[in-house]
Amino acid sequence: MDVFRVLTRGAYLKKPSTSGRSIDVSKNMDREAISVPGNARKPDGEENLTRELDFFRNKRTIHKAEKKQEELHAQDDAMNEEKDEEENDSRVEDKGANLLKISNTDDALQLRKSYRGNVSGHDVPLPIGSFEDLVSRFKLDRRLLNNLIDNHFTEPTPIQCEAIPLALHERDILACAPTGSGKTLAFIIPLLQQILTNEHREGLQGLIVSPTKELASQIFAECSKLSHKILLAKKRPLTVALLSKSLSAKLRNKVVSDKKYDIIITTPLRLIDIVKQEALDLSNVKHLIFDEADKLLDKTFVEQADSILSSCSNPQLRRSMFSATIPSGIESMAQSIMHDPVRVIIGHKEAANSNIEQKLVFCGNEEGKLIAIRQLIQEGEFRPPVIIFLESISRAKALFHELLYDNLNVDVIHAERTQVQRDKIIERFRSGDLWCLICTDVLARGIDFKGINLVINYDVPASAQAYVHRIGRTGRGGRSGKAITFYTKQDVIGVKPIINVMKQSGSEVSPWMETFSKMSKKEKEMVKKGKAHQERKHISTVPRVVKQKKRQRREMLDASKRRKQHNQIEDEEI
Ligand SMILES: Nc1ncnc2c1ncn2[C@@H]1O[C@H](COP(=O)(O)OP(=O)(O)OP(=O)(O)O)[C@@H](O)[C@H]1O
Repeated sequence: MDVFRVLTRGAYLKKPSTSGRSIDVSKNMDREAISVPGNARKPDGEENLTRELDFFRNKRTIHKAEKKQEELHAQDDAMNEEKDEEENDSRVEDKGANLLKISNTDDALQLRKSYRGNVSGHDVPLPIGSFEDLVSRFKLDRRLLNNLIDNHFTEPTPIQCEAIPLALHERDILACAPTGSGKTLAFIIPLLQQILTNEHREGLQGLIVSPTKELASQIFAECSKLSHKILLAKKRPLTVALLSKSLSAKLRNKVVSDKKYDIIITTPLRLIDIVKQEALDLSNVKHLIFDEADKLLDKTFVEQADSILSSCSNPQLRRSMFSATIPSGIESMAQSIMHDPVRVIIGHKEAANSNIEQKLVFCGNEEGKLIAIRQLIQEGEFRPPVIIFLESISRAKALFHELLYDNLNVDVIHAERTQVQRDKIIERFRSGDLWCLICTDVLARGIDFKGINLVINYDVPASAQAYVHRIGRTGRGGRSGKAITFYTKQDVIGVKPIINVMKQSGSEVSPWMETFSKMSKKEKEMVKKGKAHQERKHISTVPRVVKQKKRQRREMLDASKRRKQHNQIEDEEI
């Protein structure tokens, strides 16, 4: 198909495309490279975000960050280290009057109302209204503040406004906030600050656990940015590590001591392995953070989570659980393992990020799904970068081969690919070299690809939570995005929870969907047990006539073989 040729030339992401024009594939077919609204483009609809939805306050943030950056460069040239420090101090103070300071419960109520924050628990501290508020109330370390500013983080998002002061008050936290709303920094900032205030203490203090290696390495990257060039007492660098295969081996063989690290980021199994081998001691850990906590507490990981919790035996252990979805059952379990936790909910607990436009497309049957993808391309809706989710490795592979056959610029990630392959593909996708990424749920949670335009659920996700996380790969950091879910006759039950999420997130839902989405007790039970879908047919677009001819040929070959065998037997008998 000709349209696919256009999408196979590798990305030419002209940054930034100010026109805001979507790709008109048919018009651009003859060009060597086409310009796509890529990562740096200001997304459609961003201008229309209300303050409530604009968690990132984009315009102000970018402008201020650039100004700060300029100031910093000017200082670098002119001043010595000591003068630099004074300047940094005054930079914070200068902003004075127009800062958002939260000094009483009325301010707090107003702030929470603005972002629909619901905070409950005993003796809840006031949120912060700005990072400067954090400086005045908690003496945020100047080096940490500078690293925040250097990375263009100039104002906290709602979850950061709430979670940072809670963590600094040493409280256990159960936090639920939309996908892409800055939960990672909400736990990294206070963790780094706590290490900086206890800089004489040695050994592992912070442990961050995430369900996938990709997410762990992303958290590691964020943490490294914010701890960049920070020295602790005795000029020792603040040391953050990703518990990789090689670090595990070094710890096991005593090539390095675990005392060297202040923070370790890991997946559950790798951590448990190394703890069992007594190569990593968790008894001093003071801050334990579960990212994607509902995943870590569900049946896949709950045993490992339990084992990690019991290895962190410090009586002063503080626990934090973060996710964009926390179903009630999991919430009760989380509450039971925490000490006097504060519960923070931003927005609606079961809703998707409201920056995402959600759409359902009925495809009739499996063949219809491939036709639907081609239609999206022809109609210009398939605007790269695109992620396509499928329910199994075999289906992801099959779709990959199908689209590869069509010469689409595509690759696939699933659990059977090696870590090196996975890392390379992610790097190519991040750089714009790869336009379309097919994957299983292994990439559904936490991964922060900036500027994804479209998420396609080729297969209806198994639960409302899986749906929220999958589509949350777009619409991040205050940008807008689009999610399309294909469904067939087989998905009549499985699609109902999706419609309910759409309703909760304020997406447009037609009257028939409203009625259709009501679920009986039996249906709810089926969804809960993951039995809402029948087995799906294979993915293939090979036309029926071709298939029929192939079958006839095979049958003829078999018949001929049988005839030969029969004749042979007859010959032998004679
Ligand atoms: N205060 C801030 N100002 C500007 N950008 C921010 C701020 N905090 C976080 N971000 C950016 O927002 C994006 C999304 O953040 P993050 O990955 O932490 O989302 P999340 O809430 O953990 O999402 P998910 O639920 O999918 O894991 C990242 O690119 C991050 O760098």
